[in-house]
Amino acid sequence: MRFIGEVPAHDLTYSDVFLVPSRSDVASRLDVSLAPDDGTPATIPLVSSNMNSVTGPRLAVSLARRGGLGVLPQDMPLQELDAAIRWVKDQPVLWDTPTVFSPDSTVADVLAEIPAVDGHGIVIMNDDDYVGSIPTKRLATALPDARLGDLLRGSQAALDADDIETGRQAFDLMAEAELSFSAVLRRGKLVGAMSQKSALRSTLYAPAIDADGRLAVAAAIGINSDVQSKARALAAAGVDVLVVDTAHGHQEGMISALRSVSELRLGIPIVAGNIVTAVGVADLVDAGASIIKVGVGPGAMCTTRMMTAVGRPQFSAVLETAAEASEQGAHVWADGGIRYPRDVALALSAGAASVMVGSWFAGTIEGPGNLRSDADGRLYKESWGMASTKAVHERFGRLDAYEFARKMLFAEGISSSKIYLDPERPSIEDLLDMITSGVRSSFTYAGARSVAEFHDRAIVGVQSAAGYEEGKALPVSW
Ligand SMILES: NC(=O)C1=CN([C@@H]2O[C@H](COP(=O)(O)OP(=O)(O)OC[C@H]3O[C@@H](n4cnc5c(N)ncnc54)[C@H](OP(=O)(O)O)[C@@H]3O)[C@@H](O)[C@H]2O)C=CC1
Ligand SMILES: Nc1nc2c(ncn2[C@@H]2O[C@H](COP(=O)(O)O)[C@@H](O)[C@H]2O)c(=O)[nH]1
Ligand SMILES: [K+]
Repeated sequence: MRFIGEVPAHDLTYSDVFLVPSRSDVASRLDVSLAPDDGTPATIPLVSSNMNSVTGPRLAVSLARRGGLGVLPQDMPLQELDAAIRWVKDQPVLWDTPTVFSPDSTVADVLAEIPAVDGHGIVIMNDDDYVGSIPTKRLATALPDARLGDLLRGSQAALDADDIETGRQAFDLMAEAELSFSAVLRRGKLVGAMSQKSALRSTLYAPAIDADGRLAVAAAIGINSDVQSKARALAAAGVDVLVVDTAHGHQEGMISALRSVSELRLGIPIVAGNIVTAVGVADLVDAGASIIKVGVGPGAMCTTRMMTAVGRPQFSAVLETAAEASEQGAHVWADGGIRYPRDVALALSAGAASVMVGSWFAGTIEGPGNLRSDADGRLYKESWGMASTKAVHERFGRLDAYEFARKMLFAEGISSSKIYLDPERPSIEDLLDMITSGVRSSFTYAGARSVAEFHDRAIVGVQSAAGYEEGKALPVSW
């Protein structure tokens, strides 16, 4: 990457900068590969934050099926983490995980989990017997207390797994049968579900998979517990990437935790953070990390900068650390502060291999927690910071009262925030479509076919606040 003018003397964040188009021989946005090439199985440069309100197994699966990587949070008890990793590994790769209800469940039961939108559906099962499937969009006009079994009419066609060889073929079969959503059965047994949208997506994305062809998943550990036995247990459960994570990643506690994890030689990439300086990269790579998580203070739920003044504007933090990581043969994940697809493109232009997204992904159907609705009927999910009072309660509630009170003194970050679902893009996969199409486009503007070429070819300019404002769409007329 190079700056179009002089190299600025002060640090910058994403809204301070823009990408300059340059001569390109990339004919199509579909000729672009977004694979991060950071040693993980990801095929798109997106990972979800290890936050309790962001990554649960359901989101991790949807993300991995499209090539991203979900990082399960360190706060999940080991037994739950183990079960979550094994559940991810059991999920179908070629088709969606079915959302199953019994015929006696009601429309309201479904709408508590999935809104009545296009591209989603539910499968009705009587114990192990397939009963039928319903696109959730149809529930928009049904009475909330209607029994699902009573909504099924006609024959309940389903796709036969043995008939589907490619996503294109599944799409054509569904279009021909005028099915927007269908269960997928093999010899009468439910093995998955598929919508026309997911069939289309399966032709555009490559899943993130392990050596045995199962969906990939990452998990985080803190620096204080018995890190070796936890890391060993996660690896035994099949985790593909381990993230050693703490607020101040450039501290001795991190370095010794990292050394003891890397001593285990688990054969999977180890990510460590968070730091924002080149010397932080050098120390963590020396202690055994191959990917460094960068970002202090940019997170939407994070009050570190206001509480401590510590941090660094994220574009410059990524630029400096990615240059050092490249010297060391390591990689950088840009963590926090992503609000638009442009921010992802800019993080990659600064040298990041991948980008970690938290709050934005919390407001999706697949995010953990129930769908809630505000006084105007707008759907949202609750999100909270991992250092907030709420998270400290969850993490340290079991300590004795004095120790707990001491931990509470340092709670920071937002404890409860409403993250609204985008009515046009309520699913994580809708957000992935938007982000990856934006970023594919950024690559062709720079004449780059791969993340490495984009690192090389990106030209970045510095803009005024008015320049940034000009780039926004006008929501209403003036
Ligand atoms: N990216 C970011 O800007 C931030 C991210 N977070 C996220 O919150 C979660 C919890 O992290 P964390 O609070 O580190 O908890 P951890 O459970 O990982 O513990 C942090 C350890 O570091 C010690 N420590 C020393 N200095 C600091 C400091 N300035 N801030 C925090 N701990 C310090 C703590 O001791 P003692 O408690 O005795 O001081 C404790 O032993 C993680 O997921 C983390 O990523 C949190 C804050 C900032
Ligand atoms: N200072 C804090 N940072 C936090 C907290 N919880 C999470 N985080 C960091 O934010 C990113 C996600 O950023 P977003 O803008 O996409 O929401 C996450 O990965 C953490 O690094 C917190 O309580 N305090
Ligand atoms: K912030």
